Amino acid sequence: MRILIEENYEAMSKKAALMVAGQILLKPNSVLGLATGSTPLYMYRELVRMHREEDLDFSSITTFNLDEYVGLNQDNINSYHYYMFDNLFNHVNIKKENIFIPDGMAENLYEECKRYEKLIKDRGGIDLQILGIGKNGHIGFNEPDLKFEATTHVVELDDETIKANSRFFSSIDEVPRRAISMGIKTIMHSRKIILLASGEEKAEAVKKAIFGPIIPGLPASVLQLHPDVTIILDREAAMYVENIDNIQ
Ligand SMILES: O=P(O)(O)OC[C@H]1O[C@](O)(CO)[C@@H](O)[C@@H]1O
Repeated sequence: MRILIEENYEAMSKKAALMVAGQILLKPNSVLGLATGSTPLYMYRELVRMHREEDLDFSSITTFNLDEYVGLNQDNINSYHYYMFDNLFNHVNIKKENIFIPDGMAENLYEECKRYEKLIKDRGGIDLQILGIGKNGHIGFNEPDLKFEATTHVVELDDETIKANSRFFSSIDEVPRRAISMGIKTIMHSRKIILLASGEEKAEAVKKAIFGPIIPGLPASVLQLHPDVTIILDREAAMYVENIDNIQ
């Protein structure tokens, strides 16, 4: 596990964007796993800038998003579909047929999960997965106490997650109670992982993810078992990560 501590949110985001750009340059047909939420927003902005100013080429890139709310259609501004097109896909030269996001409106959600998992395999698996982290340590929408061996599945969101994400909706009642999410197993099969965390409110979860026991109660702790994880933090998220010398 590599831990990089950057001065602030912007520096953290630029570092992450550089690493994603490096992946794209080294393997132009990479399969990227993408996250939503507030944390990766500036990283996406930076990738768009690199596309415009430095010709960063997305034309052979495939992307799989981590998750999507159940019951929000693609045009809903709170859907992760909308978010991804608004913040990245509409501004780079990625091909539409290479963009994959779970369909939260699918009639048969179970079949949709199976289909999504197969698509990831058919495309050769994920080369680089970007993750954020929830205050409760979730990654994707894998809430505490879900089995590590889960693949893409339907999850019931925790009250804490519903409350945290209600900031994007006009009222908490509008926040969907369920989502489709890649499972921990799906995430762990990625060849490389970058986890981003910014702000004091993530510091406790970050500390437990890095130093705590590896338990389903803190989903991100499973990353300690992955051979190629980089955690990029800003100073606030790193406030309890003092002793990084003993981390390999
Ligand atoms: O970056 P944020 O908005 O703090 O969200 C953290 C995590 O929570 C989620 O938005 C899900 O609640 C994840 O997609 C994200 O990684």
